[in-house]
Amino acid sequence: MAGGGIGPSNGKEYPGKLTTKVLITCIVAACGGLIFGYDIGISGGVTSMPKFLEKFFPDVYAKEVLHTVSTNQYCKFNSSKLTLFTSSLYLAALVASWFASTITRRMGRRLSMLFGGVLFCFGAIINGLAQNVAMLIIGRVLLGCGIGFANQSVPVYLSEMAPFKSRGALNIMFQMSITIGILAANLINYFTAKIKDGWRYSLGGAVVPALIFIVGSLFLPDTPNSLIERGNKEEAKRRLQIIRGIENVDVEFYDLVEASERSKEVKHPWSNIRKRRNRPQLTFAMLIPAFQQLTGMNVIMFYAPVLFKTIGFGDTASLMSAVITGGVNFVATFVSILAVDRVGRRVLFIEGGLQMLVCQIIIAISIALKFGTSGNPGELPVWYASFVVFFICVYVAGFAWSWGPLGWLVPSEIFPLEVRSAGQAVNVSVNMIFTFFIAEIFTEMLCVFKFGLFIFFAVFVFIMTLFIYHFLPETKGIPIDEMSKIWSKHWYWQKYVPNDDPFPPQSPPRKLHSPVKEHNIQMVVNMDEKEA
Ligand SMILES: OC[C@H]1O[C@](O)(CO)[C@@H](O)[C@@H]1O
Repeated sequence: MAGGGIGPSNGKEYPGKLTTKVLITCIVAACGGLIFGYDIGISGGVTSMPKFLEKFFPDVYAKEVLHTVSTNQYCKFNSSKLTLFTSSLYLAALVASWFASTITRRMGRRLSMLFGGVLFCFGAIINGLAQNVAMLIIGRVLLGCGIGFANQSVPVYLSEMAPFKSRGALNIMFQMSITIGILAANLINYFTAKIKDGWRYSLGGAVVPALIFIVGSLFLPDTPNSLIERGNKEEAKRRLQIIRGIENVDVEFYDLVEASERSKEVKHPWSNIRKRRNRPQLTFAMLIPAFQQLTGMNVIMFYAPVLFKTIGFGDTASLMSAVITGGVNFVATFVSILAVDRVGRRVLFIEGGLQMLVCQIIIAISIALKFGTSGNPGELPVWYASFVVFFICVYVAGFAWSWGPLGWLVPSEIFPLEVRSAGQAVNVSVNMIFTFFIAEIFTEMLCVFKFGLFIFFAVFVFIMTLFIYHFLPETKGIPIDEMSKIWSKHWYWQKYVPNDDPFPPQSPPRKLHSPVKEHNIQMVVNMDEKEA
């Protein structure tokens, strides 16, 4: 296989199992995804509620609600002011993720999560009580900051807590809670749209996922990796014993200490991450989130009600799209949880990519045949609309078990400890830039490309599938601090990461070569003896 690289377990085994403690800890931490998902699901619906538009965007209200007739169906939802309101959050999240990376590294993963929850909670309160556009914008900036902190810290937390054999499944719980957030928000919107000032409940309701996340983070322990990184070795070892459910965690512990020693030599993660030996990881931390958004998934997520209306679902469009696409998105994410540590990341990426590609071509052709370039379908038979919806669902499922969850998993597991937080910040920033970009220009693109919009994204899906096939080595079953080896064995990346690691990871007992390293490990050994 072109990019397959090395064998699954890389010869390294750590004892220990997936304990109930880790499982619960990871479920709680993954709740960080709820706040992101809730916002994705809520904002599209709220910005189409007439009362909300009338209060905050009267000119949009006049254009969209009072004069809905337009000559071309593909162009009638075009309103830049409103999309700017929705997508401004992503810019705030982008900037916040850079600050989050420093806090995550220096003060721990847990504190970043807590900050994220608190900022998001304030944003939700201000938005729910909003009296003017300024309050709305301040609220959205706070929501964005909360999301930036959560998305930066939660995936790293999950990847570090998990035993390496279940890392994929546990990390994907983050995406799973994003999908729960989206689905819940869409359903809430459907009902609040019918009551007076319902938009306040929708926006203010974001307090609920925020509180779940805040309370959760208050009780979460920090990861052993982060405790060691901050000099708390004793506590880290105790924590590792608890989460792995065994007494003898020496092999894993010494590897973590070693990774931390290397990490201490790095004073400036942002300049270090640009070094040649981090080139493969940096490439993936930038391309994976960009490609994730260029699948076109958010066109379906943000604008499904619009699309469903366009293909003849009338007034039930928003509920239908919430239940259908949101439900499929959620259920299909389970498939990924079950498969990712068995079949690996590459198989899911490639299979999901091909599935999306085929669906996009079918959807584009069927919309072209019925809607032409005017966007006017005339009478649309039920079987025809159902046919299109079916392929939209198969497309959503393909995304939900591949690029959706793997877009968070892979970047969080490939970086060495010293630049892991910075790497995750790059991942979040690129994801946010592209989410912003797609949300901003979708309505313009629909107006210009018409049904060809699906082909536009299909071209990217084709390119990204080829890219994964050739360049991504398999990361399944490789301990997180052993990950550097996969690059030096890969046909392409080995020219950036030659096998000349000065402190090759190994397990005790062994011969130590660095005085600094020897000293530190000796301290740990002494500590052990004292404990014994
Ligand atoms: O589940 C779909 C959602 O997942 C994301 O890609 C995040 O991973 C969002 O951008 C999208 O709305």
